[in-house]
Amino acid sequence: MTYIKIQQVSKFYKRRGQVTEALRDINLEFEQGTFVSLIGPSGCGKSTLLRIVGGLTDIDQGEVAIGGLSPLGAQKQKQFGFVPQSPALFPWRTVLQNMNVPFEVNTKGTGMKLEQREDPVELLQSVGLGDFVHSYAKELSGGMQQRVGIARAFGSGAPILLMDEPFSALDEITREMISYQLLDIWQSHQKTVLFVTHSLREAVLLSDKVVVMSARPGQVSKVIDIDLPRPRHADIEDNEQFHHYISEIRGYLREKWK
Ligand SMILES: Nc1ncnc2c1ncn2[C@@H]1O[C@H](COP(=O)(O)OP(=O)(O)OP(=O)(O)O)[C@@H](O)[C@H]1O
Repeated sequence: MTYIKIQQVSKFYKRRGQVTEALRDINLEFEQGTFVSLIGPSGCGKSTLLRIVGGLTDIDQGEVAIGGLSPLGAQKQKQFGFVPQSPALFPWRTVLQNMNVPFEVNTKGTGMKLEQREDPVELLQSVGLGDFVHSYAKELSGGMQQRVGIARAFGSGAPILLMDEPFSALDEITREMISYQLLDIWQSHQKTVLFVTHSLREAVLLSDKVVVMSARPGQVSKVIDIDLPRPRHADIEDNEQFHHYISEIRGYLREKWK
């Protein structure tokens, strides 16, 4: 059943008399529990689309429905967890105290109470941070901080996670490791995820669907179903089909360069 429905959405930014057409006639539908990656050239409107779904940016044309609610309605009901490029952690709080933040600000909406929530220590263990529960956030590396942000989002009670290039500031080795941890934590929670990335590898590894977008004004070039078995592990990257998907996405991206 369709959970997120994006119908004929267009977006124009108007600033100082200049109009930028960011998105043109976007139509997409996703079922609950789907991991979706948005991939496309810089400036094609991936972040804008994510922000529209999350109710942070309004639309000029079209309609977005999330389980029958408007983005703002869904936002009010705390349906979204955000994982931005750099995690918004309080540096002088411990990792565990940072894990509590969604429950301090989310007094309404999902209605999830502190005592009903998932064990934060277990969540931190699942991203390899079991030994850093009582460390201050400022004592962690960038990659460790991002892992706290991911564990926190998965434990927040929000059914939809919006991730905007969460690994972009990380080195290649850390990035690879975290992508497997994200794969594992998603597997055990199966939340609906919209994940913006520039990495073809990450898109194929993580996703059920990859939305390939063309350069501005952003349009959907192709939606590719990633029909690789789950649960997925590192050895999936040796799979011929895995590389086939990467080439296919690259092909659609290049088509638009011509
Ligand atoms: N607040 C804003 N005001 C004016 N123009 C904006 C605003 N936000 C985005 N834009 C423009 O809209 C277009 C799409 O931007 P957006 O950040 O959504 O793209 P993106 O695909 O996420 O880019 P990147 O991959 O580089 O992060 C760009 O041309 C950008 O300059």
